[in-house]
Amino acid sequence: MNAETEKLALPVGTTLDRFIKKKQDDFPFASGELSQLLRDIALAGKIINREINRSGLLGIEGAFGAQNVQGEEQQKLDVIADIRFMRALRNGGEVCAVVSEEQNEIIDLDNPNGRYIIAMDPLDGSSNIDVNVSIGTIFSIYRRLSPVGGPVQMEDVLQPGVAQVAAGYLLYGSSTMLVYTTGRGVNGFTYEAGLGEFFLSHQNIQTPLDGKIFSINEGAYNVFEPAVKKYIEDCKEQRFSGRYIGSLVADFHRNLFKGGIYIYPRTDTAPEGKLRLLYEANALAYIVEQAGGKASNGKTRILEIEPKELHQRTPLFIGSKKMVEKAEGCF
Ligand SMILES: O=P(O)(O)OC[C@H]1O[C@](O)(COP(=O)(O)O)[C@@H](O)[C@@H]1O
Ligand SMILES: [Mg+2]
Ligand SMILES: [Mg+2]
Repeated sequence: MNAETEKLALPVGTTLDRFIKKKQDDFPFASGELSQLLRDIALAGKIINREINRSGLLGIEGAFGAQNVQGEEQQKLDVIADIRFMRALRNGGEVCAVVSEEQNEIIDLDNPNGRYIIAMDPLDGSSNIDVNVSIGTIFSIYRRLSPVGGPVQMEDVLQPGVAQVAAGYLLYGSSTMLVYTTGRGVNGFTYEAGLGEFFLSHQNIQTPLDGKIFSINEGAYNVFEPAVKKYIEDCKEQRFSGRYIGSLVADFHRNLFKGGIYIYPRTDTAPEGKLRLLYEANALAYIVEQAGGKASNGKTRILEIEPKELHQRTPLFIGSKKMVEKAEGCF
């Protein structure tokens, strides 16, 4: 077959499955469990993507009528996404326990041979669900510390971010993407609904060292710490662009590619910030560092913060290295 003919059928690219397999082969001692777990997450992502796309037709928009442990009104899709992930992880068999934004306590999945722990934000950007704005899912993966087969311990889930074996997010936006790292770079996959497959679309993602975008909800400006006000004024001095979607995953994703900083500082009503260390900050901090960026609470590296509680919050400064360092310099 000659090149001309070949061009008729452009290669569709590397599927997530093939990519995972190839990466696994790089590690002769790899057992394949993490690979299977990544596939389970991708499957749950496909199902949730389909429900998000049809939410207006299925009557699954709006509030669920209950509050989660954070006192936030749960949206129906928060609960649906939580159920879908729990099911996929339980059936997959690799995960023994889950910490979820939508569950007060650790969820034991009854997989005694499961070697992994997941911390997840099943649906991120809940305030944007009903208005067709990009939303996401965030996940962190750890190896359990206590013996396999035994009961899951608090020490298994309260591990610092540096102990993550993998982390990632799904972005349900103009296209649906899965972006993840296993500690050897960051890769992005775009979902091709017609084929029901994720394809490698963004290889070895690197974030610009510096940027001109700042993402912060200035509605609470008056109660920000002086250091944060100083940094925002500096961004405005330099005529940087203010961009804020209100979905952490979407704001993070834009800044990851274009260069920028996302800040959710502490405020009077949120003295420790709003975002959660275990299932929002840790995963994105791992990804941004793998892509050459930085993440801290203004002073301490996010990945080195020792978790004390399941739903612990933290201020978050994340994005291009030089911008985060500049913001830290304001403290
Ligand atoms: O409305 P605010 O205070 O700016 O908060 C928006 C932030 O809160 C979040 O919605 C919190 O996440 P959840 O939607 O998962 O609860 C982030 O996605 C977003 O960046
Ligand atoms: Mg969230
Ligand atoms: Mg959420």
